[in-house]
Amino acid sequence: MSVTPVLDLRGVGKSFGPVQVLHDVALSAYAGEVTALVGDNGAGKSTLVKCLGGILPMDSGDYLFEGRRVRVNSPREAAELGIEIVHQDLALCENLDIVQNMFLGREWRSGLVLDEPAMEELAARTLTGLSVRTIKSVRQPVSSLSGGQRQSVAIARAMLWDSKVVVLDEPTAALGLAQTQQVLEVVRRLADKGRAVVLISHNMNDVFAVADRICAMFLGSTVAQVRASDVTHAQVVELITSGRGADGPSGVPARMNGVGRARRGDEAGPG
Ligand SMILES: Nc1ncnc2c1ncn2[C@@H]1O[C@H](COP(=O)(O)OP(=O)(O)OP(=O)(O)O)[C@@H](O)[C@H]1O
Repeated sequence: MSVTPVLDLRGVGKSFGPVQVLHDVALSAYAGEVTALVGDNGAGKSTLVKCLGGILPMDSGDYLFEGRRVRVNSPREAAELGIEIVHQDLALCENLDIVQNMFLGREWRSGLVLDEPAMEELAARTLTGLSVRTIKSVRQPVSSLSGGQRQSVAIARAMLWDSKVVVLDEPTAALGLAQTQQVLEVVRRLADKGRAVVLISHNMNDVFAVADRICAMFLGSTVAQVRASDVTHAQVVELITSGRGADGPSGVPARMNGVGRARRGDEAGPG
């Protein structure tokens, strides 16, 4: 059975002046799955995410959303499609509480006043739904939260508003072991709740702990899109560092080639 990816980028190119940073990049993300976007420093992950989030225009390539060709020219247009990006800085306001942060700029009103009880209830329900257990009150200021709790709040905020694709930029980069574990559970729950999650990560343990698929980039190109269960840790490291797999005639393992360089909608979907 072939399932249409929620997000499907094909043949993406992007230059900054004379420097071509992305060439022929492909990225597909499916509902209910975590797709890890991996690549060494400077491979082009952030640039790709800026293109998919409407922050930077793509020079070339196709942007398909739920099978339809779309143009995403601004972050607002990306948000309207249901694409939420959780940047590394999280963009949370320290002095505001969790509810205020989650509804910032999109507050619910009841007549002339804010509908605090309804917002509070949904904020708490969203966090509980993501199995965020360590936060005692949604009225806590963000300044009182740990790094992992902040990350969880930012992810929960991205889950509100009918998001369909949630992109997480290195969500565990600044966290210790226990908090990393908690955030990875939240990431998994996000996908289990039907979102297509794109997880940017340098950490192979994280990638193999939660990812269903892996999209590997090397020097601005996609070198493989594979199921995580089809590759080993070592193969992914090899792809990231040399752009080639550990075996196979072209350097890319046969199974990677089959799924990997496919860009024209001929890839089998999940299931
Ligand atoms: N505005 C820009 N102007 C010129 N070059 C840029 C610009 N932004 C990024 N680049 C270059 O594009 C390449 C890809 O950068 P990018 O930040 O997308 O990589 P990355 O995979 O996200 O790296 P990292 O993991 O270190 O964040 C790098 O060589 C970078 O120097």
